[in-house]
Amino acid sequence: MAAEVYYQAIGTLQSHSYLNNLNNHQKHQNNLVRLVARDFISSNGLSTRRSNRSGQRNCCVIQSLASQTSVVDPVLSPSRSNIGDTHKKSNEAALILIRHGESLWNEKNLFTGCVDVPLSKKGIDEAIEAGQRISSIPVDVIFTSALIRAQMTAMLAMTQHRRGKVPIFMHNESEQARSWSQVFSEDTKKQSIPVIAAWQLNERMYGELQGLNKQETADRYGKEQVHEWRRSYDIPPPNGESLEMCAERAVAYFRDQIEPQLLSGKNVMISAHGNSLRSIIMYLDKLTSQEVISLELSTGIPMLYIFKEGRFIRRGSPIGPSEAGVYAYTRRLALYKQKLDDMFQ
Ligand SMILES: O=C(O)[C@@H](CO)OP(=O)(O)O
Repeated sequence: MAAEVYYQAIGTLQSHSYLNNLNNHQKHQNNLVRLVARDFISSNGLSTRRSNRSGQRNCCVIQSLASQTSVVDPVLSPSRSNIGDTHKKSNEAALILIRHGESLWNEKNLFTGCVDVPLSKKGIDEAIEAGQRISSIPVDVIFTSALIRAQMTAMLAMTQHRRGKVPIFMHNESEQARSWSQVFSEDTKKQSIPVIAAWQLNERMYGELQGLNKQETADRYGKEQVHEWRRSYDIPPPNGESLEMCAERAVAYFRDQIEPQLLSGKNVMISAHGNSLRSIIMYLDKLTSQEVISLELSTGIPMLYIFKEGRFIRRGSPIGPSEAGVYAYTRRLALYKQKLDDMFQ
């Protein structure tokens, strides 16, 4: 099957289920918070992690939100039920990839690359719909590019998540930024998801094509030439990055920063771009430089992978809060969803 067909969106959204869930959401939120708080106290001892050694206080506070990502979501914790398929046994983690929703320059058919353009109205709707699709998949840590369209997509998507945690951007750019963005409540931290922005996940730098109309560029330089710039693996556009160059930083970042999170059992969402994600998918699915040419990603469509025993297994695109998608959830994901269903009954 051609790669471009392989990665298409699947199914329709079960929006009525989502609305029902929303109505019940507030009602059961307090209950959820209580359960979660109890689990943290009983399982990870994180609530007692505050340092009493004055010299280390700042250091502990700085790592506080980020460190919670080393803790499995208590909704998944084996201590809460007789779950047999635990992180410890299977070391399984979910990986969600989302290409940002349509941007204002996608709408105008302009080469965008590293120009920082926001979502269009349609892109906002796509991001919300993407959030509905993944609203029953656990998310412990979010990575986005440094560009607003990917960040908007991640934030809008998370407004739909049934678990109700709050995504919070980590500010590590300076000591002051770190210090001024501290959170002083352990309970609040436990109800938060760290969001890490990384330029390495940015769209490929499109060089002198940035801001040009794609159709006009094809008319001027020829369809074949422009297709080569856009989709070949190793031919860069004028003064820009080839996919290969984009992969050098995006895949390196994935391997250095994201894979260790998955290895430790954390569920990760990445909100990024057509080409930075193409390079990561090329790595995950072991595509050749020929195969990646025909790999196209739709805007705002989440793709789900399971990381297990060192392997990435693609599961397709979940279609809604009450649906598993065309591929069945793993047992662990099904249990997570069941717990959310029980809480919001
Ligand atoms: O303009 C861009 O930055 C990208 C993604 O929108 O375009 P292309 O489809 O050529 O990868």
